[in-house]
Order: sequence, then C-alpha cells, then structure tokens
Amino acid sequence: MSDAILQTRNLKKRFGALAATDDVSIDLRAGEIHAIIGPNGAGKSTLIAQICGGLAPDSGTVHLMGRDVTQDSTADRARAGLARTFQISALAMEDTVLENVVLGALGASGRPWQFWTRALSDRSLTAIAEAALERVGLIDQRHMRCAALSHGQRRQLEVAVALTLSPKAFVMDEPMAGLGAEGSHQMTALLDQLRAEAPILLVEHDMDAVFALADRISVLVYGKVIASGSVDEIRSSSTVRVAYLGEEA
Ligand SMILES: Nc1ncnc2c1ncn2[C@@H]1O[C@H](COP(=O)(O)OP(=O)(O)OP(=O)(O)O)[C@@H](O)[C@H]1O
Repeated sequence: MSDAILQTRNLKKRFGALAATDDVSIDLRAGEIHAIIGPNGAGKSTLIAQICGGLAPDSGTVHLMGRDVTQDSTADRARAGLARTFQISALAMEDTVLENVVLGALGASGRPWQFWTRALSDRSLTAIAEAALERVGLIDQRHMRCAALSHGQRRQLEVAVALTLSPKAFVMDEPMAGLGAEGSHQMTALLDQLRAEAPILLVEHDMDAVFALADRISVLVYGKVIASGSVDEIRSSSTVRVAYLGEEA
C-alpha cells in the first residue's frame, strides 16, 4: 500500500488529437510540498481539474487517503478534505474577513442551511474561523471588508477559508501569481508552515518559490511527467533543462 495522501495513476485526458495529460501518475505524501512545473500548455490545469473533479479523465484514477474518488463530484472531494485554492476565488467582497471564513466553516460544519445571522453568533463557528485567521496572519483584519484587503491578503484569506475544511491535502494553483516581492515572501512563509498541517500539491510558475519550498518537483511537458525528483535533481537534470528551460543540451 502506498502511504500517499493523494495519488493519481495513469491519468489521461485528450482534447481531440491532443493528449493534455498522458499517463500522469503522481503521489502527494504527508508533510510535503510537491510542485508541478511545466511550460504553458503542458497540462497542469488539466491535471488539477481531474484531481479536483472539474474534469473527468478518459482513463486513470485519483485516490484520496487510499479511497478511489475518481467518480466523486468536486463538492464530495472537498468534503473528503481536498482543499483547492486560488484559481477560483469564492470570496464575498462586501462581507468582512471574518464573515468570509465563517461562511467556509459553516459549509464544513454540515449545517449549510442555518441562518447566516445565527451562524455569526455561533461561537463554535467563529472560533474555528478566528483560529484559521490567526494561522494565516489576518486576525487583526477580521472586521475589515474583504474588498479593502490587498491582493496578497485576499490570497491569505483564501487559505484561511480552506483551513476551515480541516484539509487532508491542499491543491494550490499559482498562489504567487500577481503578488509582489513582499507578498510572495509572505505566501512562501505561510506555505512553508502549512505543509505540516496538510501536504500541498503546488502548481507554480515562480521558480524562486518552487525551489524554496518544494520537497519534490515533477516536470510536465506535453502532458507527460518527464522528470520527478528533489530540487537539486531537477535543477541539474539535462532532460529538464532542454525540455523545459529551453537550454541547449
Ligand atoms: N477544454 C479544452 N479544449 C481543448 N483543448 C484544451 C482544453 N483545455 C486545455 N486544452 C489544451 O490542453 C493543453 C494543456 O492545457 P492546460 O491549460 O492544462 O496547460 P497548463 O500547463 O495549465 O498551461 P498554463 O501554464 O498556460 O496555464 C493545451 O494545449 C490546451 O490548449
């Protein structure tokens, strides 16, 4: 038995003649950040969509905590602890920071139809929300409207919302995109701590962040994993340099 928290086996997805993912088998193990890198059009978004349930694979499987979730909906996978962040922002801009996180905690509590105003006075939910905000460094902003947050703070808030799910695994789609140097620095520090809570499958173009954070890197080119290894192994791989970084052999 594999000790992977999240596992794909032989995922294939074709769009007409194009193999967007071609036999992709990757593992995400407890405590690690596993980065998926690759040039534009390599199949990273297609892979994430199959892992999270937005796109059905033509063949292959996805397992979460040893259970086959390939046929499960996105919502069922989220309830099972697969926390996806960043590509789809579900923040309510007019609500406060705390309200946004309570809304997440409300969904995770299995009481989604409870009146909203009552949810806000439910100490068990606000305590979960405040703990998540503390974790991402936004507790002092909890009464601010979401719209007043900086771009980087909104990304931290998305992590806080994901934390209320008690995630078993994070799938993060370009968390550094659009962040300045300071924002990237803060997000890198946050992800570095979060891996202890739940492992992170990280799709990211920012190589400084990837090299700083990843325990393992898999390189996707034309839908295939062409290399998988530690930061040092990937950096020194001539296959990767030629296929991805575009250098001469
Ligand atoms: N719905 C679709 N229909 C047809 N082709 C698609 C579809 N979605 C993706 N593709 C194609 O599949 C390939 C992989 O795309 P994908 O978006 O997964 O790559 P990516 O690695 O995420 O790229 P980027 O880094 O630019 O976001 C590309 O050639 C893309 O044009």
